[in-house]
Amino acid sequence: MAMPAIRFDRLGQVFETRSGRTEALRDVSFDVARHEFVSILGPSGCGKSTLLRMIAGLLKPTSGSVDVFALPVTAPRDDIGIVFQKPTLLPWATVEDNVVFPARHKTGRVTAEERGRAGELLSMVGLAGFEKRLPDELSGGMQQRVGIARALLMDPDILLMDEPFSALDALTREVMGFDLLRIFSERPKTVVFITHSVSEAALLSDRVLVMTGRPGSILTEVTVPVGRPRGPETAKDKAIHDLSDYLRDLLLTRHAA
Ligand SMILES: Nc1ncnc2c1ncn2[C@@H]1O[C@H](COP(=O)(O)OP(=O)(O)OP(=O)(O)O)[C@@H](O)[C@H]1O
Repeated sequence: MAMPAIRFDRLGQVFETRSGRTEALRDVSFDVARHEFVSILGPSGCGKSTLLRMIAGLLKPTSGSVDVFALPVTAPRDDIGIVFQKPTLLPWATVEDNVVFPARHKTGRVTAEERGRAGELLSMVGLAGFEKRLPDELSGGMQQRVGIARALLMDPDILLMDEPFSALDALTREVMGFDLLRIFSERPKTVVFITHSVSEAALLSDRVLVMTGRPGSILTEVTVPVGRPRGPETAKDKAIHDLSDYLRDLLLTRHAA
């Protein structure tokens, strides 16, 4: 097998704080292939965001390892884009300046091409005409979409997405999902996608990982038996419905246990 883009090897994470000790993750091992779209499902607090922070180099595991392109992660990398649950935009900067921020941060300047690309990404996420607005003039869902455009600006090879659509209504959410797939079909990406929606995971991913409750570990993984390209028709596919039902039952049973 080719070198994986991301490899977790017997990773564990224990948080020690003044209020006590939390074992968040235990013995987590999995690979993500280059240009694979993997979703992670699991109960609240099972360590999904913690996994992403480790890939991003924002947190060091207390045991085991995480490698990106066969190198241990030691610090944030340029070739990884992140979409957080809360988009953390700069409040004093316009929407467009927020989107070009990664370029300014990296090189100290923003090229005309990068500005052009920011404009394209903003129209893609449905925010054409909002370039000069400030973040607090936008709704929560619109701010989330600015965060998505910002993460795509530098065309990173790896994209980490932590419930990126949680503030969107169901319909916009589905449309955004397919828009993302279209972008990825033109510019392939390795995606790790956290969601609480079983149907979203089934619809968008190549593979779905299901985690146990805390301490989180991988309960099972399922390959989505549907090809690409995918679009609104895919949402009606029986295989997607069956997989969603299976995943929902799995999570409910585990939740009850
Ligand atoms: N910096 C930290 N210090 C102490 N405990 C933490 C820290 N970060 C996370 N935790 C704990 O680790 C566990 C996993 O948290 P995490 O945010 O990764 O879960 P999650 O699966 O993403 O949850 P959700 O689905 O609710 O967003 C939780 O019990 C949380 O309280």
